[in-house]
Amino acid sequence: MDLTVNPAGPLTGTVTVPGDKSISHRAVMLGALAEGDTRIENFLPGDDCLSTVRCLKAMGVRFSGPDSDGALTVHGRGAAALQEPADVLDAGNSGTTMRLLLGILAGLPFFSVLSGDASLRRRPMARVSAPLKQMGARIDGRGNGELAPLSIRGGALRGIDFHSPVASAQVKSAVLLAGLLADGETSVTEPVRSRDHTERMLHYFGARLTVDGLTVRLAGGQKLTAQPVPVPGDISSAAFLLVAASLLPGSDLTIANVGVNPTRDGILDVLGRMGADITPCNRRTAAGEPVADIRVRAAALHGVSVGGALIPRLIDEIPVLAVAGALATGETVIRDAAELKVKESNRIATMVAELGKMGAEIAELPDGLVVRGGRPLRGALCDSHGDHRVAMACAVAGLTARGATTVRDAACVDVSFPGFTGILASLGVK
Ligand SMILES: O=C(O)C1=C[C@@H](OP(=O)(O)O)[C@@H](O)[C@H](O)C1
Ligand SMILES: C=C(OP(=O)(O)O)C(=O)O
Repeated sequence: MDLTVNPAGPLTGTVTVPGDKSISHRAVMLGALAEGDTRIENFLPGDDCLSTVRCLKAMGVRFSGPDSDGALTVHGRGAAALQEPADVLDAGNSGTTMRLLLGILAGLPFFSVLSGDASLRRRPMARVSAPLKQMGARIDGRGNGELAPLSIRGGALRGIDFHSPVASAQVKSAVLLAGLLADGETSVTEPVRSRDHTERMLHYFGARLTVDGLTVRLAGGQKLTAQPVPVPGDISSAAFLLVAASLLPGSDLTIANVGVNPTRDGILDVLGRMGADITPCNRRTAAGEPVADIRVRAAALHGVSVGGALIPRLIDEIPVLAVAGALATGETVIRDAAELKVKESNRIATMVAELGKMGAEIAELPDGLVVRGGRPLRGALCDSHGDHRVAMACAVAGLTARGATTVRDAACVDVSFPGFTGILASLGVK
């Protein structure tokens, strides 16, 4: 599917974005490991989370819904009730599905094979399988075990103290989930703090874990108890609207019910430093996660430098941050973001290529990019490279450009933001 967007007027009113992808994945996984019914309100029906549901169903987990309110219920019977899948588990395009399920499968006494689409089969998996092998799981795969399809023979794990070389919530979560199913204690220490949804939700489901600086520790063998999970709107989806409304003169938009977990809200800090007019209000907590309504008004943006510990707090927002940089005055420099090269696409290369087609002065750095903004963009024929965030970033750039922009192969927006075009249309975008 191609998506064509035309230059847009101001974005005004109040909207919501679909449920948080990271929290939706974790709610179905912890719901499957727990005992009892976990009702997930505002579950994200995006392709990635549906991949997680499909894999769990293949292990015998029962679900009901989504009901008329959009709530999905997981009928959990504890980890021991999960069964050997009869066929290859297909994680689709979803790194979170593959890596977190690897942690669970490593802890279960049966054989399984995990695979995914062409993009996922290119992404590095040894970062997860190495610590799981240290815990006692037998895992193999293509490329000397680095690439899916991966075969797993799990069970009889022992806890480890793991120091992760990458700041990755997927690595941390996989080891913690395996640790929950292992004998003894497991700890994970990360170089820089990554999103902590797993820790928060484990605690919310009754597990005891301690967080000491960059180290999370838990004892194996703990049982989880089902809990209702109200999923907040995804700040990574809201980011596209925050940037669009900041750039389109006259905009005054409120995005209601957005997750503002401090390990995820780096985009608010950076847009604020760029001069954006963004106010989170009505702050509250739901199921252990901070939530707010976010008001954004158009403002003149200026370039910034971004790097260091901020990067994991906005890693998925960098494609749309590059768009903000292309329209801001002065230079925007993004560093310490080499992880972008191993996402659904190489997001440094793909954003440089696509914004370049629209006339942006943008270049790759070894671990990021630099964009000199302040010049209007022109509509172009862009390619999503099969990457949902690249597709939506190009669409946002197109809203501000002269002439129409077509994003080829844009069906992938459904991976994380089903209804993206509908929300834009409801805001008057053609
Ligand atoms: O744990 C998660 O839900 C995620 C963690 C991040 O990946 P890494 O763990 O590879 O940094 C992020 O990019 C991804 O979209 C979702
Ligand atoms: C990188 C992403 O997801 P995942 O790693 O789960 O494929 C993303 O949603 O931008």
